[in-house]
Amino acid sequence: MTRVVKALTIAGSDSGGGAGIQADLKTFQELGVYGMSALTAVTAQNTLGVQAVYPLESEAVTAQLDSIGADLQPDAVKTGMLFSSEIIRIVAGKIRQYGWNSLVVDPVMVAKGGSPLLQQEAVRALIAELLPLALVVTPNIPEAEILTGMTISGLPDRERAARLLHAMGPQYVVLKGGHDDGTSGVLDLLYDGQEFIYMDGPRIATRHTHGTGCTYSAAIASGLAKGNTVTEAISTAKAFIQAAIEDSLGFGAGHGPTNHFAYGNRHRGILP
Ligand SMILES: Nc1ncnc2c1ncn2[C@@H]1O[C@H](COP(=O)(O)OP(=O)(O)OP(=O)(O)O)[C@@H](O)[C@H]1O
Ligand SMILES: Cc1ncc(CO)c(N)n1
Repeated sequence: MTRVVKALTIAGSDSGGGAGIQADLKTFQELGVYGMSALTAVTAQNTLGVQAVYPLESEAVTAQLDSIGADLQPDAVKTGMLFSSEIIRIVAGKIRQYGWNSLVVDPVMVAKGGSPLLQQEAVRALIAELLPLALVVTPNIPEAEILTGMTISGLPDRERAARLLHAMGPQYVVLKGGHDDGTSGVLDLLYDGQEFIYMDGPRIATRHTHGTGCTYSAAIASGLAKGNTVTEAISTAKAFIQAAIEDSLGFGAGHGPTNHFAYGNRHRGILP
């Protein structure tokens, strides 16, 4: 029997299904990876924004991670919305305890509409507890600014920020350029501690980008779970998110979800 590859997402629930745990599980499934989840918070959310956030109690987060750790070893793990320093400490402790090494940390802080998904006081715990465990960290520019304390405008700033982030522990830094800065392209920067690799692509003109960061980091974790190198995993993840944005579903009055079927449809030759 072929070995089934497993990935775990530790993140919040998005009732609208476009981001968070839902985006992660859909992405794992599409990339042929068995998905597991540990919820950190429940959000009431749609394409217009976040209407409410209910963090889970520490015991609930601990119990989920122990159930998985005791029986179902994931081949890769990603973290998304963690909300509080208390949850970050639990998650980091369990990752250490169970030796989950292929870790992608998406340092989720704010939803597209501006609602906080991480308490301000938790940024220090993220830096101190979680970043040192990460194989890959995937901040967008505003998140990188908060983590490094610097303002990022030009490319030299991005490189400086990537160096600072790398010094915080992650072996690979992916500084994403998805946030609309008025340019016609999107420039993601990959830094492995030695060289900078710029990954550029066209900016797809759409407002339907809800959950792009979650989907992208889940796709990276899927590649790592399959034993791909970080560079291979990032390259597939980029193709996955690009297809998902290009063929976005167009639901909702606000920022609609991306299309998690798109990449698989193209590869299987089935129309969306
Ligand atoms: N309009 C776009 N066109 C092409 N690629 C995009 C676009 N928006 C985002 N991306 C790509 O999607 C990936 C996720 O990046 P993004 O910067 O949107 O994450 P994020 O801001 O963390 O998302 P989220 O708001 O869901 O947390 C990156 O590889 C980025 O380059
Ligand atoms: C639950 C959740 N996690 C992450 C994001 C960031 O896109 C979101 N909007 N909701």
